[in-house]
Amino acid sequence: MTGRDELRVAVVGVGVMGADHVRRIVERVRGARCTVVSDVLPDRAAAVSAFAPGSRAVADPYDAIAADDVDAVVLASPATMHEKQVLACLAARKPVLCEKPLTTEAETALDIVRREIESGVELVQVGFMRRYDTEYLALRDAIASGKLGTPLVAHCVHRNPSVPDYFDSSMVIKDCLVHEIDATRYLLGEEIRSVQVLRPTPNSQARRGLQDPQLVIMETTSGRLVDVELFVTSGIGYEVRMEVVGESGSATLGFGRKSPGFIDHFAAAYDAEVQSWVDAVHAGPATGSFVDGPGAWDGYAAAAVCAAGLLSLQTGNRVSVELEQP
Ligand SMILES: NC(=O)C1=CN([C@@H]2O[C@H](COP(=O)(O)OP(=O)(O)OC[C@H]3O[C@@H](n4cnc5c(N)ncnc54)[C@H](O)[C@@H]3O)[C@@H](O)[C@H]2O)C=CC1
Ligand SMILES: O=C1[C@@H](O)[C@H](O)[C@@H](O)[C@H](O)[C@H]1O
Repeated sequence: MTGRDELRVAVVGVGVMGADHVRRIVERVRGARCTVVSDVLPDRAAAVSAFAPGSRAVADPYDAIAADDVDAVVLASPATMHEKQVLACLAARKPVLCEKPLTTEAETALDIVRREIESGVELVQVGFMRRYDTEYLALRDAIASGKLGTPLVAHCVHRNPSVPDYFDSSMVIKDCLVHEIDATRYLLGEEIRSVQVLRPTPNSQARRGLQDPQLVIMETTSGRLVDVELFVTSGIGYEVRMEVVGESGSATLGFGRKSPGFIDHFAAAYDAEVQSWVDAVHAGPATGSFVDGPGAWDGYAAAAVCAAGLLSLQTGNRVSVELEQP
């Protein structure tokens, strides 16, 4: 799988995120090259392959995953495709960096956790790139330093200027909130035990039927509360903020920052994420793990909170999160 100077990577699904990952592998990531560019739209695969010298375009994602000239896979297909494609990576014993969310239901994410355990080796990393963002890392350091005292509450803002037409109310949870779910677990070091989704007056500029904004309150196992404003049709810019309030101080990230979109905002974090993954895959034969950072369990835990969030979206009631052991 490794032992080579350069990891041979297939990028599967080359829309917005996948094409961006191909570019970073070609231009900035050390120790990897893109050998296969795959998309069910052959023209798109060919167009993106054109900027990865030495790569070939493959339409069938499963052919790409199984290919002999592919050591590892970056999965950036639509979320509904992740389950089957991650399982194909596990079957081929190939490390995979799967874009978030791991899958769209808790059951299928748990199945991946179990299948990975059966395989005997950690192969699945989930694309929670905020864990590689310098501002999140500084916030984590501030918490760990003890300067804030015990964290009690956190406030988050997650705004997009706009979203594609296919974006529905459930995607605000599964595609957007999923990042704050992971950030909460990562920064506070606890699981989330309940979630409540409130529905403020919808933005008149939002597509009919899209509940936007949404206000979410999550509770961790020790009773800390984290509120999240999700607003995906703000019309203004991409904004991600967080404030953690502890017994003896508070710390923030993202205030005063506005970007055109996530690609610009988190560019350095995506670079760091993919580089760390490539390094972990190279080190895998020695360490026994082909993952750096968020793995299949993190993908499952986030999916379970999303599932509870989707139930709450319907009723507005607080819903408990039940995590099953694999
Ligand atoms: N980490 C992050 O900040 C972000 C992550 N994402 C995630 O990346 C993934 C892709 O999202 P986008 O790039 O925004 O979507 P997109 O719609 O721009 O691109 C998806 C691509 O996958 C292709 N595709 C469709 N069916 C496929 C299949 N069965 N197998 C392989 N490819 C297939 C489509 O033709 C398209 O080119 C999603 O899981 C999404 O949640 C998206 C945006 C930001
Ligand atoms: O994952 C992402 C998108 O899918 C989602 O639409 C955005 O809201 C997130 O901030 C971005 O990181």
